[in-house]
Amino acid sequence: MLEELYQTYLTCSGVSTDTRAIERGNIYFALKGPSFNGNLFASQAIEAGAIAVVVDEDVEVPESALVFQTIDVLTTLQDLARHHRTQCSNTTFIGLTGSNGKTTAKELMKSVLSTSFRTHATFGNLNNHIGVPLTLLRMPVDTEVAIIEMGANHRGEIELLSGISLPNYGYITNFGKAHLEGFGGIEGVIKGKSELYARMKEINGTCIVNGMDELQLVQSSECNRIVYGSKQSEYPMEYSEVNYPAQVRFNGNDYRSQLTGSFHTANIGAAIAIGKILGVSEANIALGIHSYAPENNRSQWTKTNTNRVMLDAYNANPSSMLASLKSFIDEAATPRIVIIGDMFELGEASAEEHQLIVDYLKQKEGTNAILVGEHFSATDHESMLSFTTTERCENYLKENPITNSSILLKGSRGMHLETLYPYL
Ligand SMILES: CC(=O)N[C@H]1[C@@H](OP(=O)(O)OP(=O)(O)OC[C@H]2O[C@@H](n3ccc(=O)[nH]c3=O)[C@H](O)[C@@H]2O)O[C@H](CO)[C@@H](O)[C@@H]1O[C@H](C)C(=O)N[C@@H](C)C(=O)N[C@H](CCC(=O)N[C@@H](CCC[C@@H](N)C(=O)O)C(=O)O)C(=O)O
Ligand SMILES: Nc1ncnc2c1ncn2[C@@H]1O[C@H](COP(=O)(O)OP(=O)(O)OP(=O)(O)O)[C@@H](O)[C@H]1O
Ligand SMILES: C[C@@H](N)C(=O)N[C@H](C)C(=O)O
Repeated sequence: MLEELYQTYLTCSGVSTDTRAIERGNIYFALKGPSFNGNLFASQAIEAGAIAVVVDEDVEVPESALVFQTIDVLTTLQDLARHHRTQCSNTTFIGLTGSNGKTTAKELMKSVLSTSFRTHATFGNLNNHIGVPLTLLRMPVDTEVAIIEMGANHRGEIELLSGISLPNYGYITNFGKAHLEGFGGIEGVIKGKSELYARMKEINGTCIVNGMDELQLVQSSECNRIVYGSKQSEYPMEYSEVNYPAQVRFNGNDYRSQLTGSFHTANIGAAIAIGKILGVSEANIALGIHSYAPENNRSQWTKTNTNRVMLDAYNANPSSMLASLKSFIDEAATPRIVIIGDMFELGEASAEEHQLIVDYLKQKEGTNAILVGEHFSATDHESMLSFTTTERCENYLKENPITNSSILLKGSRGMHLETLYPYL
């Protein structure tokens, strides 16, 4: 059945999992999710112009419709993506994961590689068991380089995703205190992310490793690897401590980005390294690094009528929160205010990790903190303002506007701290 489905795939206009966004000539994959059973939309998909539907229940569709009946639609989507990947022998695949900076590193790589190759990359953050197959199946046929971002919140996921994307080059941004609940602690994070190294060893791929990160060197020691960053590596670099613009010195030149935060140097270094490995000229690498502008609430400096706001509200965990606070406090002019929201998916470590962030801020004279969320509100935070919900903080800001200040907004996705922006 997979081969027949693949032949249909080769003639279709694309794959879709959503009848609300389906296009004529698509194949519709009827996934089941927490809110809907996609099988119930099969006939709608055909009406909307789908040339075939992949289902795992009996469905009522016109007799002429092409129906692929499978045991499990998600598995079929993943199998088809893996099969397609194995057919694309003229494309170079880069697979990346890590706790923080995946999207940023991917976008920097895309910006560098697009200067010289037809490059396809994960759209936005579509990096999970559904997003990775869709990314592969949506790759234009003439793609020369594909960059596949792989996300995980528990062990086994990177093994699955790297087994679908089968990268020629694999990169782990870092191991951090993210998704501690699902990984069962930092050791679980290291094991879970290192599934990429195990896969690279198995398929004889090459790892790109940040030589400034001891743990990456240890975990990748059994792989074919190209190390960047450290003095003794293939691509020695100097990571600047300047927070804006984040920059890296390589081969006598400064590679300046539009990013804020010296922690981005490893992300920039990885993009320089992959550019060099694939033969992009240094001028084009510099152009690629410089032309990437962060968006979607990731480390963005913005100006309101009266304040300068660092919008970093896409997500948060103890590692990225600390990195973000440090760079903001180093860089931003006073008066300085940090509005920080709860960090999710930390499990048993949650109370301690929220307290550690508050304790860090207690030592920072000249920086005022506003804490948002139940976890931060439950800490010992002395005189810091705290609100159990974002809505309550919003009401406070409406009554007590902040003016002429530098402000950091950072919290987990579910806190939606960006909704406070109009009141700053
Ligand atoms: C399945 C799906 O794609 N769902 C998306 C859909 O959800 P919806 O609200 O419609 O509900 P259902 O999922 O129940 O629907 C079932 C299917 O029915 C389809 N359908 C529904 C109604 C209808 O009229 N017609 C239909 O055809 C429907 O399309 C479903 O296929 O829409 C939501 C809003 O747009 C989407 O949010 C939802 O997307 C889900 C969450 C998803 O997984 N999407 C992937 C493409 C993806 O990659 N999403 C990323 C999430 C990345 C992420 O969080 N990464 C983590 C680590 C990964 C952890 C992993 N274990 C995990 O849990 O995901 C990280 O830290 O990086 C994204 O959206 O950013
Ligand atoms: N190398 C890094 N070290 C620590 N924090 C980082 C690093 N890179 C990015 N961050 C922080 O993480 C935030 C999100 O960045 P990015 O989206 O690139 O990460 P991600 O790993 O892709 O997260 P997600 O998978 O949830 O999208 C940034 O705005 C920044 O605060
Ligand atoms: C949104 C998802 N990619 C993520 O990063 N989740 C964590 C828990 C967050 O929102 O901080």
